[in-house]
Amino acid sequence: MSQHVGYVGWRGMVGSVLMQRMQQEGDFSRIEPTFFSTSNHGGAAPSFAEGDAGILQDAYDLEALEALPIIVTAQGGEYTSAVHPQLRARGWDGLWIDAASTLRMNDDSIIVLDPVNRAVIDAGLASGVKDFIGGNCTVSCMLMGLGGLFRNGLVEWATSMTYQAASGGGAKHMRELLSQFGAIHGAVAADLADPASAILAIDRGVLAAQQNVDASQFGVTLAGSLIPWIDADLGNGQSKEEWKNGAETNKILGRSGTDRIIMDGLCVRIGAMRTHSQALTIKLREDLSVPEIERILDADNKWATVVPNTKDASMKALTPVATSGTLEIPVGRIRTLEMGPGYISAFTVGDQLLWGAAEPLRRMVNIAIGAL
Ligand SMILES: NC(=O)C1=CN([C@@H]2O[C@H](COP(=O)(O)OP(=O)(O)OC[C@H]3O[C@@H](n4cnc5c(N)ncnc54)[C@H](OP(=O)(O)O)[C@@H]3O)[C@@H](O)[C@H]2O)C=CC1
Ligand SMILES: N[C@@H](CC(=O)OP(=O)(O)O)C(=O)O
Repeated sequence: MSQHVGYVGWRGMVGSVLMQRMQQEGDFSRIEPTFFSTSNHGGAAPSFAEGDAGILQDAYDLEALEALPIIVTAQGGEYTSAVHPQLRARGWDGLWIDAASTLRMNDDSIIVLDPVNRAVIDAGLASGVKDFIGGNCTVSCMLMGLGGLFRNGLVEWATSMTYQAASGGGAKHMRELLSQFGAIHGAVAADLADPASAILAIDRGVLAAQQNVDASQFGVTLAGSLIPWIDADLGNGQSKEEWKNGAETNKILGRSGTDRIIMDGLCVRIGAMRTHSQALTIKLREDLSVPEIERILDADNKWATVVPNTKDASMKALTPVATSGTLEIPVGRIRTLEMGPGYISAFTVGDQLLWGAAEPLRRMVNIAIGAL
């Protein structure tokens, strides 16, 4: 018997990746979807599933929404803020599965990342929790890669220095990055094609172009540069993206009070397309050898893969280009640091639209309907 599930935000960037993964995994064989739209209700619904796809429902029609036992949304935080409280106020007690950050830190919600916190999810379902929210992309990718250390209580504290892709800002940001690269290349293409041209003249041309490209999405040029601030300014020197690191990591792991793992770092946007990377400094509670650490990380889940700490392996396997479009979470550059026993480095890479956004939601639906 198939399960009725409503999908809002299915054609956006995260939603499209979700639909792609659902098709790949055959999820539509056990799900009867109702598709909603904020802009085109009455239009034809997409035909991902067998049979008549019907028409798009109005994503603000509370009666249509509350007829469903499960709603999945990747529509964004504004939609969540507008619709979720109204549905709950009307007594709707279905499962709300959401990519947006809006409800993440509520006491009555669970951040879903089942390879890391399946026990928390199962206990939540059993005790009547109704809101299951996808985590921040950087946090989810980090915990997938380094879950072995975090889940076994081996981390005393950690810093995460991130290299985050343009996709974290949305589709328009990805387009802007590519347009910037194109404009910069165009400005110096003739000199570049001439092997006798002076590199410093090309460099001057590049800088002039960088100072003039359209940067209306990011606010400043990203192509050939970087942006050392992501999300809101909390006013205490920390960005909201950096705050999420500690707040969400501990919530996912079910840790609070004196049990919290101290997490902090700096979040930086770079010119990658859809895959986030991060460099970690970790203070372990035990002085483990590198082979022991590698074994613990490799054994934690089937997507975390240890990359040997060699130049060749790191360059081949530990990059956004090697990882984009896959569910693999390579983790490498693991070595003990000069700071002393228990201090290690690690570097991990993960597609932020897969484990960072769509995949935990897809899996949560399957958990809820007993298919995972
Ligand atoms: N971007 C990311 O990396 C991550 C995003 N999230 C969260 O997921 C949510 C959605 O993000 P994201 O997928 O980037 O949002 P998008 O902007 O890609 O999509 C959101 C909605 O915009 C509408 N839309 C308008 N024009 C278009 C168009 N040309 N193509 C597709 N959709 C269009 C669609 O709604 P309609 O069909 O109703 O018109 C769509 O569902 C946000 O809350 C975000 O915080 C979470 C983790 C990572
Ligand atoms: N803030 C992330 C993307 C994102 O949507 O995160 P969150 O779901 O925590 O708002 C980034 O820019 O890379």
